[in-house]
Amino acid sequence: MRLGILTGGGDCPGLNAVIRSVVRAATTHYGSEVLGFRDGWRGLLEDRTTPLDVAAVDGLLTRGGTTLGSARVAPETLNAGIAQMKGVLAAHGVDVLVPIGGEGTLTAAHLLSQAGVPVVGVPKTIDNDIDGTDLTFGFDTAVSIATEMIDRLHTTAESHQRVLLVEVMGRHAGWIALHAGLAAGAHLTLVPEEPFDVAEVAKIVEGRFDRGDTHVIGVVAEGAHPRPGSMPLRDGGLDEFGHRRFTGVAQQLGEELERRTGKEVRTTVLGHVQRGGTPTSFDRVLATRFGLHATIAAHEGAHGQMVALRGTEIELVPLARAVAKLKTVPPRRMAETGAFTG
Ligand SMILES: Nc1ncnc2c1ncn2[C@@H]1O[C@H](COP(=O)(O)OP(=O)(O)OP(=O)(O)O)[C@@H](O)[C@H]1O
Ligand SMILES: O=P(O)(O)OC[C@H]1O[C@](O)(CO)[C@@H](O)[C@@H]1O
Ligand SMILES: [Mg+2]
Repeated sequence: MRLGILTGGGDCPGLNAVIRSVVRAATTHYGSEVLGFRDGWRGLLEDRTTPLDVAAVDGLLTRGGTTLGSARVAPETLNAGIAQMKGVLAAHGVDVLVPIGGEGTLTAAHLLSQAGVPVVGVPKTIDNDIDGTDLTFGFDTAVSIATEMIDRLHTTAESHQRVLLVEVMGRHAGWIALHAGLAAGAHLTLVPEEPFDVAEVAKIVEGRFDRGDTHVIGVVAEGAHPRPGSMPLRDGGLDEFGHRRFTGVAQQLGEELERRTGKEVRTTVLGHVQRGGTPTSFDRVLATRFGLHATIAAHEGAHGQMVALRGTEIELVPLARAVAKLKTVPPRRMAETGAFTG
């Protein structure tokens, strides 16, 4: 059998570990071949490939990013290119395609599957917002990095009696903010799922200083936004791929808080540092198990599915179900932060 593999969307620690796992499992368990497509769907559309054998994936377990590269393609271009991609896959004799990516990549995988291409998806994202799987690899690494950074901000904040706002990634879902906030003892956590009221945030800040506390650490997901009428937030519009451009919610909230409370506020935007470097051991194991089980599914004819972590086991979930909605932070999980807020 010949497998095709590609990585789509933003990079994520653990992508290389999945590639290595698929190649090793396919070649050593099944005597199959693996062909890599470069730069996500773009490489498949443009027929840019790289053969992958065990030697080619040596050392990939610990390396961040993706050696196959990743690029975004406008969904309209991708929709119009389905026949072309089918032609490229047939020309290379690819029996099953294994796309590794977030909800966009998996949506495209579902379209190809509906068009008759045997596909087994692998979910990735530091945001942890893919439905149908308990976790995605990359999330644990991102939370670990964010936690270490927030730990460091506590000491400088208390030295200057400041409010320190930390903006973490999380476009539609606040999982990174929630977990890093709990792990690092944040006094305030703002997520996209629950629009914030700046007056309430200012009250929390003032309450801490009134009680004699030295500082405030607030974790703000990049996709967090104020309740209508609460405070203005600049609109960055959409980029060419239809993604909302962020305008720095933490910075804008910080300026508003300084005005309202008279306290000094500093803002740190963690950005892509959360996505860089080597995956944690947890993510290496999850990525390796995803790659192994995707390879098994591909050889057993379980197509149109995505590998998923359910409890401690790796299971298969229909792609249609996985892409139907995003997995956002439920209110009960945000309510758990209540005891630690303020
Ligand atoms: N609705 C869609 N229809 C067809 N193709 C799509 C669709 N959404 C996304 N894609 C394709 O999948 C690619 C990857 O999607 P996207 O850029 O959203 O990354 P992702 O896989 O969701 O990862 P990330 O977590 O970085 O967002 C897009 O560039 C586009 O080519
Ligand atoms: O800067 P890029 O690569 O376009 O992507 C940024 C986005 O990708 C993610 O890292 C993963 O979805 C988001 O948290 C973030 O908004
Ligand atoms: Mg996406």
